[in-house]
Amino acid sequence: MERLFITGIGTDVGKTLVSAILTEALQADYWKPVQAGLEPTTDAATVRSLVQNPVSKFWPERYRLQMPASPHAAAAAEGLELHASDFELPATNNHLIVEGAGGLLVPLAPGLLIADLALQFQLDVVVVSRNYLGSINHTLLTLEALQARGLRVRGLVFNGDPTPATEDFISQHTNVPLMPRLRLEPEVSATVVRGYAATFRAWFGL
Ligand SMILES: Nc1ncnc2c1ncn2[C@@H]1O[C@H](COP(=O)(O)OP(=O)(O)OP(=O)(O)O)[C@@H](O)[C@H]1O
Ligand SMILES: C[C@H](N)[C@H](N)CCCCCC(=O)O
Ligand SMILES: [Mg+2]
Repeated sequence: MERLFITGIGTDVGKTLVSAILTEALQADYWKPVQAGLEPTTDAATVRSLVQNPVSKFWPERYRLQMPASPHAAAAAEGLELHASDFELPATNNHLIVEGAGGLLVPLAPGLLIADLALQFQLDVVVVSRNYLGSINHTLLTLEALQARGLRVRGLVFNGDPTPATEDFISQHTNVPLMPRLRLEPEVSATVVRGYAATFRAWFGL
């Protein structure tokens, strides 16, 4: 059973798109424990709209915070403090895709980071690396932070224009498994997600 925690090298790097692709590929359940920012839509609603299989179940967020900010700040703005003990993994026997918020070391509360959720639930991690100038450093830092915590990288997904100088260096320097890469799509739709899902299914040997 695949139980995967989707993180990225920052915010807006494509974690939700990759989560939708993995959810479709594995007919997995999807859970976003902490959603910071509810307008114009939430990540769970986006994934639901991009996934077509009839099996996936979408579990409610544990926290839905109004402010599109770091979760610790969005929570404080509502007078809340999040605690590790607030979070329980959804009780499912299906594959499960869990999407973080922002990057790996984003704070949920003083002393509680996104990485701590992946550790608490003992999930393997998928890292999304969007291509921009600076993404090599952000990717290597993320992979080092995962390694330092003993978190296993199930796969790295490059997202954006293919950039061999970047991708080859990262993969040779770190030796992490590479999942299929995404190109910049003119439009993100259920059809696009279904197409990528087929290549991810093949990657998983399905
Ligand atoms: N390969 C791609 N082609 C086209 N658009 C993309 C691609 N990857 C991501 N996007 C778009 O970039 C935006 C940010 O992506 P996404 O919402 O998946 O980021 P995220 O990492 O989940 O952010 P957050 O930290 O808020 O959860 C979205 O509008 C998404 O549709
Ligand atoms: C609001 C945004 N889309 C994400 N939900 C949260 C991103 C937090 C980033 C915090 C940081 O790294 O400075
Ligand atoms: Mg997202």
